[in-house]
Amino acid sequence: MNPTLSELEARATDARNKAAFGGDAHIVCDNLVRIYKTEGVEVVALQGLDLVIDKGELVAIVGASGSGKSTLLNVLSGLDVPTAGVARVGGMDLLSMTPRDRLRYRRSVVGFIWQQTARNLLPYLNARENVELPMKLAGATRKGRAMELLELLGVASCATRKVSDMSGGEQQRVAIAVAIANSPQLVLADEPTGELDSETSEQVFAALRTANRELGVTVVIVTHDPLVSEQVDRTVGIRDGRTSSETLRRESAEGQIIAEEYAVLDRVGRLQLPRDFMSALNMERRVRLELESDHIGVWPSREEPSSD
Ligand SMILES: Nc1ncnc2c1ncn2[C@@H]1O[C@H](COP(=O)(O)OP(=O)(O)OP(=O)(O)O)[C@@H](O)[C@H]1O
Repeated sequence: MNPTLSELEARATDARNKAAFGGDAHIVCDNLVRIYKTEGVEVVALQGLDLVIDKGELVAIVGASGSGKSTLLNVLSGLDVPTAGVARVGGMDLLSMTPRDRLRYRRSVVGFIWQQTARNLLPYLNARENVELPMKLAGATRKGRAMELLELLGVASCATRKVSDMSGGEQQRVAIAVAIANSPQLVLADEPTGELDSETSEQVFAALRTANRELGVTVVIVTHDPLVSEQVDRTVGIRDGRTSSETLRRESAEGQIIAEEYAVLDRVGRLQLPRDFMSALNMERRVRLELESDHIGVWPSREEPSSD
């Protein structure tokens, strides 16, 4: 049977996406720019950010205050539209979406967890009712699903408790259940442990890991939590609106967790040297490079003393 026009269009889009930067990865940001204009002043929050996240990954985004983390999350959640570049989630183009598609995207493709525990849950409902609510709104209630999710995340005992009768960590774990209730492809969490102590934070990270592993959902967490790189597979560092470093977590043969930090190399060969490395060796403006058989050496430039 001959393919229909829409099948041919879908194949062409698929081929274009595969050939483009990031291929058919779940999340692709290519040269992403977001400029805010307030009272005639321009702030460049994202300055050509590149990021590729595969389906089913669990990734944390870290960076100093003002580096562009929340801006990136707002773009990925469909709340904000970037100024230029490419932002794709599951093949959907976040720059050219119609308002109707954007609404559908926010309702059914992404789930969101905010830092403020109070913002995630309705106080007059109990935990089970909170998890059931998004399913009811989507017209897709499945009996027993809310309890299954609360059990999966270790908060079944909170099912009949109101928000005020749960601890902050329990509230955030219930919020994860709410975010995944309608089986989104992607869960975004903005500082989900910002208001929690380190022990409770670990429980919330464990719940996010469980959701990621058991349901295969891609999870992106923005955080200031210094311990995060031990909790997730990949930590992406953002500096001045660009991705600058990545920390990969792996388990050694002896079962030890090892986190290794890498600098990010972009397509044209640019990389950001860590600020403390540059100041330790007084590197500024230019450096000398030398190609060795298995590495590239970077030295401070040798300024010749001036003759006068
Ligand atoms: N609505 C806005 N209007 C103008 N400038 C903004 C707006 N939102 C963010 N910015 C600016 O964009 C830059 C990046 O902000 P963003 O909130 O993304 O950083 P962040 O890394 O999330 O910071 P924090 O960790 O403090 O939340 C900052 O300079 C910020 O002042």
